[in-house]
Amino acid sequence: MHPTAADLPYPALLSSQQLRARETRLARQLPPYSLMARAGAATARLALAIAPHARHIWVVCGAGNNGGDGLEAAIHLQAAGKTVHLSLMQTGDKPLPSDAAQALQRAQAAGLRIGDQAPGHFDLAIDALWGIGLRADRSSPADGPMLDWLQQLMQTEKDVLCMDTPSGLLADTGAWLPWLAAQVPPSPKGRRFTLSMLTLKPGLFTLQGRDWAGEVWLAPLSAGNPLWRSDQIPATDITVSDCGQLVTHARSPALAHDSHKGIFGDVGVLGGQSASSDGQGMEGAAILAASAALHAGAGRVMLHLLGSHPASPRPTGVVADIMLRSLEAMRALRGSLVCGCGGGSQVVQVIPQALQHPGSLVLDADALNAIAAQPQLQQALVQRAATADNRGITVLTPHPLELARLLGTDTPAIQSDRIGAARQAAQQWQCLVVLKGSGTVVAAPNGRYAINHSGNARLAIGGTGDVLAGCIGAHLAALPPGSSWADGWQPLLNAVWLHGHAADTWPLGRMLTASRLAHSLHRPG
Ligand SMILES: NC(=O)C1=CN([C@@H]2O[C@H](COP(=O)(O)OP(=O)(O)OC[C@H]3O[C@@H](n4cnc5c(N)ncnc54)[C@H](O)[C@@H]3O)[C@@H](O)[C@H]2O)[C@@H](O)CC1
Ligand SMILES: Nc1ncnc2c1ncn2[C@@H]1O[C@H](COP(=O)(O)OP(=O)(O)O)[C@@H](O)[C@H]1O
Repeated sequence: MHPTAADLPYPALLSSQQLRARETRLARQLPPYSLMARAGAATARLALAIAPHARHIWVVCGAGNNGGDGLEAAIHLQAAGKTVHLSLMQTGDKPLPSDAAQALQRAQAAGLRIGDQAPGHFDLAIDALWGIGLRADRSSPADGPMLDWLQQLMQTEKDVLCMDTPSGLLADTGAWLPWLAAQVPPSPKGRRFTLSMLTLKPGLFTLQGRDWAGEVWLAPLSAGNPLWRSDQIPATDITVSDCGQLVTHARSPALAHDSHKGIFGDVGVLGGQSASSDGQGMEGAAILAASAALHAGAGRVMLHLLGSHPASPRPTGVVADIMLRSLEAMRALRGSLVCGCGGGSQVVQVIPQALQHPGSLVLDADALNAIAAQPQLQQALVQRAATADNRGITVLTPHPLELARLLGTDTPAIQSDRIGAARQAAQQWQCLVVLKGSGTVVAAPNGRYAINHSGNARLAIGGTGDVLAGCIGAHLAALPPGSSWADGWQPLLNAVWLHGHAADTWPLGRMLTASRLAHSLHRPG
């Protein structure tokens, strides 16, 4: 999806279950077969637009309604003069659903022949094997052409257009079917497109979904479909807290000439254990966070390196703009506090102080590990939310392993349902949670969630998470004590989006490093 302004929100992200309820209601308002006819026609139009060169098109259909959509697309593509090779999954005696059976009759009447062999050559494949009806609990089919077709769709260097979802990818999570996962290459060899029907699905934007869905397009299928404006879904259908969104970046108004540094708020950074304490120097992480806060627009930035003394010399890399402070002096900080980057084993001693901070608090890295290991810190974290009236909001920024430690599970369990895990943590700790990775998930205590679709694998290097923590600190710095998580929601999304956007607009040929990333951030507005 291309970026949109926040006042033009993206279509809602709905789970398969939510979508089915909505689809049934929409289908009742239309003449029979309309949705399938429209899905097929929309797919054919997109195919002709993205691959006008394609002469041979392989349409791979499953035994459900996704396959029916594929049959409809095949009819249109043949009518447009393409040579269509059609494969249809046979299901023994099990009849096709009625719409799909009608599509098959129409395809046969149009003279399309169905083969069970993939064609030797094709320029474009249309993947209509499975859509949102894919079930994770089925075991691998022992044999049959389907495995061969799936492998061809995954290994091909040709263009692939997926109808609704990439087949085998679970639309709710972005994870592959468990039995298929080991056979899927790390990334596709050719161009990938997905035409999502009715609205968007979360799995297209996180985990493996980002690579395999490729460029995502939307076919609302009906002018009466409210789902494609996430701000206009009738409350009777789906509550806002159940429905996900893609992160939008709200543009800030231009800065008033009559501005002063107090307007932007202060950011304090507490972390960066020195090498002398246990042989592992981690000052760099806290310095990166402080530098990110500075460049992302904080009014002032203060840094306390754990174990340092006021008289210690200014460490290399701490520019003059950053104020070094003692631990005691950090108590006077207003604005936001970022705690944990490079915190090492010493950070545990300062977490109780951090949890008393009367402003927004961002807990990252070793602060999260310390909280995961100490039940009394977990209680104090929940207690902070309960007394939010005179404190501020709390944001946890775990990567999958850190979240696994917090939730007492392992990384594969987190990755198998990133959205569910982030929402669970947000609810359990009454915090905003930013689960990092490809398709970062941001979740709120009431179940609301958003997926970030900016950012790329250039960020997969050490220190970029520290930069994100500092960037979030800057975006939350102006929130007054007593703010609710809802006040912090959009500033948090802005920070997450801008961090990824910096990587998306990175100049080709220039290596992205965390310190350069911090420098590339800028104050909004
Ligand atoms: N009929 C309609 O009104 C509309 C249908 N739509 C399409 O219909 C799709 C949903 O259709 P269905 O509910 O029929 O579901 P699908 O067509 O996605 O899948 C159902 C079929 O897959 C098989 N299956 C599921 N999991 C499996 C597994 N793990 N291993 C092997 N076989 C498995 C089922 O036995 C069934 O035959 C959407 O994704 C969309 O493409 C949309 O175009 C909107 C309108
Ligand atoms: N493949 C990727 N695609 C998009 N973003 C990524 C990818 N890999 C890493 N990132 C982002 O880079 C940052 C890495 O953070 P983290 O794992 O905490 O690293 P560190 O602790 O070294 O700073 C996060 O914001 C994460 O979302």
